[in-house]
Amino acid sequence: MKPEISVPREYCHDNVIELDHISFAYQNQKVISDFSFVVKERDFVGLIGSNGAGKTTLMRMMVGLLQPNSGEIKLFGQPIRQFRDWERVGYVPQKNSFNPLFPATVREVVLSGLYSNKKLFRRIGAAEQKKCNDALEVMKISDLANKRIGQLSGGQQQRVFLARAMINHPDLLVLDEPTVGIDAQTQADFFELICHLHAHHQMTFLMVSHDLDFIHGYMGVEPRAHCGAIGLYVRHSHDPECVIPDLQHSLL
Ligand SMILES: Nc1ncnc2c1ncn2[C@@H]1O[C@H](COP(=O)(O)OP(=O)(O)OP(=O)(O)O)[C@@H](O)[C@H]1O
Repeated sequence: MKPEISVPREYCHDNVIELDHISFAYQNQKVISDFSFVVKERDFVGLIGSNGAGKTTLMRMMVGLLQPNSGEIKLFGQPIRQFRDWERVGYVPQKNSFNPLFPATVREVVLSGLYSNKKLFRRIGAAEQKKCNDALEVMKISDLANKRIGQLSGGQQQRVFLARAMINHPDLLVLDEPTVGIDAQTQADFFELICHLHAHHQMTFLMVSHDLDFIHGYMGVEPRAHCGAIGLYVRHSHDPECVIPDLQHSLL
């Protein structure tokens, strides 16, 4: 039997997001100034900051929707401009809502998550339907599958957006204020679900939230870094010392 090897946390997880001296401005308004930060596999990064601090701007850069004016961003070790593996990333933007007349069903909206806008639409077969059913089940909305999305409540719609983001089993889930407008019980259920996914499914999370109780309760009260007025709080899901063999570690 191989001896157990103690691997310090910094070395035993790959980088998921690397921000290297990035800056960003809208016209003349500087929002992000020379910010560097690394998110590792199985980190849960919570971003807290006042309105207008630049949280959404930062998230949009990390999922390739905005380009920094200077500096470099890497996703899963690749420069973001060359990154094509968008199935590995689930993104739930802020303030999703559908017009009540929007004709798509819940199932159609969730299935649309299979195809990022950078990929051509492919035929939906049994395998795709199975993935969709799984995502609906995880978010406990199977019973809503054939309803029109516009006719659901805000909290139900939010679950649909999460199911859509999860359909590809992403390695990284990016959530921008995912519980805004959701009732307390649904919020609690949602936080329980993402904590479970973080703790047991090796997922990496990046989440903007104004829910200080959740962020401080799960990630502690000391931010690991600041980006201007944004505090970044981090919790790693794995044992800090990672005292297990490498192979076993990657299979856990
Ligand atoms: N498309 C845009 N064009 C010009 N300025 C913008 C644009 N989007 C955001 N801003 C400005 O950039 C700053 C940061 O905005 P951002 O949405 O990133 O903040 P935030 O921290 O996410 O705020 P909130 O908590 O209100 O969601 C704000 O001053 C905002 O007015």
